[in-house]
Amino acid sequence: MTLITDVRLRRVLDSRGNATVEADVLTESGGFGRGKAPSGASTGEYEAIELPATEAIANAREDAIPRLVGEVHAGNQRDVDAALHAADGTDDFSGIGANSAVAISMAAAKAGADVLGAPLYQHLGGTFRGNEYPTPLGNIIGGGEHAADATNIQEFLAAPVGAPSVEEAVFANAAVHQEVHDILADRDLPAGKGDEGAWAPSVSDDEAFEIMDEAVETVADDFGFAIAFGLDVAGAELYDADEDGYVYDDGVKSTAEQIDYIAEKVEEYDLVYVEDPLDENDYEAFADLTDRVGDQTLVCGDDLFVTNVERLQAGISAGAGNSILIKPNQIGTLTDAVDAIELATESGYESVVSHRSGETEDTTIAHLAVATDAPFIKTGAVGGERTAKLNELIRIEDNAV
Ligand SMILES: O=C(O)[C@@H](CO)OP(=O)(O)O
Ligand SMILES: [Mg+2]
Repeated sequence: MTLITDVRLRRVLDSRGNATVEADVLTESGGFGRGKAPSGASTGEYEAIELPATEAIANAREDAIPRLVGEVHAGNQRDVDAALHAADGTDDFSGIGANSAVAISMAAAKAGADVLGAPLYQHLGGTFRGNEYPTPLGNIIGGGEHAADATNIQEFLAAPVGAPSVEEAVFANAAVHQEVHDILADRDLPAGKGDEGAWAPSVSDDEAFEIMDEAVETVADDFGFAIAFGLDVAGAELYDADEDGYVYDDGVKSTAEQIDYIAEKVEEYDLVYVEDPLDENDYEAFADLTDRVGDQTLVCGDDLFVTNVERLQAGISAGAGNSILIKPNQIGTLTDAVDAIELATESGYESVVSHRSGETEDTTIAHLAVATDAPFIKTGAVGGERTAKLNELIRIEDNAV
């Protein structure tokens, strides 16, 4: 019933106006699924390779489609993803492109769910999972690689940890976003938005901390539940090997100073989440920081782990971090992403499912987060490509998908 009968690939736009890959998967009994690849800006050194969209499409047409059509069942995700690996023949999807791979992988999952007549999260998670809803981390103020002339830290993320529902949490993050706009206006600080819709004012990181703290407190009072905040430092982008340290507008911090700085901010602002506080090659520094603050906050590896089980295993052995960011396009298939989540869960690490800075209206990650009972999802606060996922979470919670 779910035998794949056609795979169609095309070039479509992402939220930055770049070309990305869209895949349609059709099955014998009329099942249909469509997936679109996102794209990063602050990409990790060890991520699977995204090819130019036209090249990824041409290569996947030649090598992957013949291995799928008439050969593989869309309902069997492991077979679909194994066929994509076999077609690619490399360790990093540089053959067919991780963008073609992830678009096909997600489209096949949706076609499998369509044939079953089940929501995607239930197809992916099974009937015994998907009873927890993730807390959305909303990107409110940002800079780094996502906006010029703004903060050095890439993302200041609202975390409505006390919200009674996904719906309340999503609206709280949007309210924090609006509150920050008002605070910036009061301080005569004009601000455009970065790639993910976060405000990108020309302020110091210290001022951004103060503004976030004020905004989450105000909105928490209005909504009547706790709202904390966290960071994606994107440390690999700040680290400069020639300087042997982390380069900020106001000077360079050694690795030891960077660890102190982040630990102090965790204490001062009760941060609940700190992603990539250190360089992607420095497991040892991650382990030192995790020793210091790992019982108070999530220390999450994004560029450090790149959703890769081998890198995660190395981190677990080293005691580096206590959580992993999960981005399906970083590793190329849903199977690889779920394998990383399973290893994390077995090892006491939390999984945080995430969007990319270049996104589309695809909603797969909302379903993946629910399917795997992930405690957090990072998918922005405002902007159509972000609200596509947030609104889908509201629908999932309302049993409306
Ligand atoms: O660093 C990150 O976590 C992501 C998403 O916020 O950014 P990018 O997609 O540019 O890697
Ligand atoms: Mg990151």
